[in-house]
Amino acid sequence: MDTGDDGAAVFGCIPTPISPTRVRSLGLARACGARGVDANSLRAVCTVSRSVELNDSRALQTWAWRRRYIILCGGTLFIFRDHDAVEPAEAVEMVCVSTGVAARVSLEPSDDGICLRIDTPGEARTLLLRGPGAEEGQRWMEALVRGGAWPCEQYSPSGGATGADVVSDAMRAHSITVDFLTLSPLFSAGGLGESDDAVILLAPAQGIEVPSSSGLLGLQLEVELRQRQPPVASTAVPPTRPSGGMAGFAPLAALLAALGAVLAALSCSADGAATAAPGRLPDSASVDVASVELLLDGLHGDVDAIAAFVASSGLTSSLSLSLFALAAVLALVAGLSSRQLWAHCTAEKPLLPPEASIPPAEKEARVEQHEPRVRAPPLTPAREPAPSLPDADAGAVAAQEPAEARAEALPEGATSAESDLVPAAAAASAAPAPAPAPVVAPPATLLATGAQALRGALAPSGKLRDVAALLSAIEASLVPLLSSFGPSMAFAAQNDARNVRKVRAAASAAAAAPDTASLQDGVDRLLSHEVASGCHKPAEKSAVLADPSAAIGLTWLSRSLRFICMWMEGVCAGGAPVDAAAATKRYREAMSAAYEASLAPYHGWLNRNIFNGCAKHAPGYASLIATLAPTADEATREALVLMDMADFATAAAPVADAVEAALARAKLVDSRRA
Ligand SMILES: CCCCCCCCCCCCC/C=C/[C@@H](O)[C@H](CO[C@@H]1O[C@H](CO)[C@@H](O)[C@H](O)[C@H]1O)NC(=O)CCCCCCCCCCCCCCCCC
Repeated sequence: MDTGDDGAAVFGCIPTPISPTRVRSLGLARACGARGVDANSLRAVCTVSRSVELNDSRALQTWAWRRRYIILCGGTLFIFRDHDAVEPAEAVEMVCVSTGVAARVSLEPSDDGICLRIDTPGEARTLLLRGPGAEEGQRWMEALVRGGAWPCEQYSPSGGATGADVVSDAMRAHSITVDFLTLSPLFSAGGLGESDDAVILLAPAQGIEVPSSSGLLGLQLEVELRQRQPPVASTAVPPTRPSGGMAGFAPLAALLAALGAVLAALSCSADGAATAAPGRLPDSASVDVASVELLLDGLHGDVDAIAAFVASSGLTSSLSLSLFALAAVLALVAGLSSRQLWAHCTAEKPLLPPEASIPPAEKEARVEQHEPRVRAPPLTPAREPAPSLPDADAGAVAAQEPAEARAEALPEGATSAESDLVPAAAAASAAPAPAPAPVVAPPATLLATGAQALRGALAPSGKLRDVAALLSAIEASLVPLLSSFGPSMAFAAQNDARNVRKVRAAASAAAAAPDTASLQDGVDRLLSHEVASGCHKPAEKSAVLADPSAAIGLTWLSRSLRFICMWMEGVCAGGAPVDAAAATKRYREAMSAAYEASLAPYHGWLNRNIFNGCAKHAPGYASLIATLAPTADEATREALVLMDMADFATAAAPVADAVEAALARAKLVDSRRA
């Protein structure tokens, strides 16, 4: 293996036989689920360097490249200090579970070639991995993107930056904060066994002690994660688990229960009974161990547990998510360290394979729904910062709703706010909703598909067809569009999906009632049924809507649609932007204008900060174009997307108009902030 001037290993096959310690790392890699890794396929590692604290006493010149072993498993970079490390010194997530923000990766010029730049979630930190050749670098990029990172365009702060500029910019722009370890989504869909993306990189360690700035927290909460399903009989060595028993739960459980009660109480007192979810709001007594287990499983990245917790908490979505976000921080404070993450990562079997908890029918739907995974787009020049909205609060905690939150298949005994509907509806809403229509990404853009679906919601007269057609149109347009942006948009996608479920559940409830309003009836009839039921307080200007209900679901779906429609109209106005800077400016301004017009009047502090937090880390214009037309030809992609964007907006506006008009006719316009 050739080495650089400071002995830094550079990428390339290792011609020399692998030393025993490397075989050990091979074992680690295999334990991590990497397949097809053998002695000859090991790659020399690039090196990991760190941007130094801005106020760090060391001057630039003392800053050096350091060498580490890096193993990428799924969405987690495990960084080892040397050959013999049994556990990683650090675990860096490509997607922060508690905020949903994804790391950003790009290939940059470096002081001796190119390097991989990773801006960890929340921009807390920049890692530069030196040395990959272009091909290796692209491979790394793709593996990191498959792990949930966002591919970004090359970072060129001053145009034509040199490697040294990139390095010094990385240092100036990003200092290491106490970036506590986020919990690894080790049990995300597919589990570790499929992490054939593991990229194994080894380098002779130099033994340089790197001050641990990863904020490994001292507190050790002995936590034992128990499988909720009966253990699968297996000859495999049981996964190594941190010691401790359920007793370790006690303080955390009590704290979470208290948090749940406080948040629930705050929600009721702040907004009066109106926003109190008709479902049971758990108090400290009723946040039982099962919920805490779900929560803790979720904190270990089991998105299904997160979903089940959110759905079963009985809290409203933003409350349960903020409780979850708080719990995530608590769990981190409790010190679930990379050691514990690694123990999970190398466990023979994921503690809680998500598949075990998904009914087969839904699993198929998911596979269909997720087959057209958007591949990492090729790199394009000129990286732009993501647009930010006014008074963006970078510190906003955006509790990340999992990409596949499920309310239908709730764990037994759990309740969902929806199950407080009329019994017939409860059965309808608790029973697995029909699997969403499989989304097949169109050859051109998701926007074209979405526009076509939205047109299906309207009769030739321009009026809304029945409720079923409206819901199908939204499920085939909004949800896949938002889902195509990966984890950072999952929360928004689930927000819309949940509202579709609310409307569907209400329509099913109505069908059980004598006046036969149902999915096959128009929106007016469904809203009239709800007004007659007395669940809302109709008013000309500020009605108070029951939640869950068809009216509240339709209200927020129309707002979501309106926001996207206005944003697209703003981006398309004036034709193709003259250059990347103009495109970014227009993209940012249009988002801000659309938000202020369509959502800001109805967002309280929490939602505004969730929105700003997500928007701040959203992909830039170029990434957006690439994501919306992943298979289109590079030369025509932007024009195609802008054309389809205009088409989508043209199709979406009358749908939003029709829903808003129906709510106005029923005197169910709710202008309160959520
Ligand atoms: C390229 C992508 C860039 C995206 C940048 C914007 C990021 C937005 C992220 C969304 C954050 C969601 C914030 C808040 C969500 C909800 O809390 C809020 C209120 O929820 C409602 O609460 C009620 C009371 O509790 C409850 O009863 C109801 O059920 C519940 O829904 N919901 C909303 O504010 C609704 C709108 C959500 C935001 C949708 C924005 C989606 C932006 C992505 C657009 C990507 C599509 C391409 C656009 C291209 C344009 C050039």
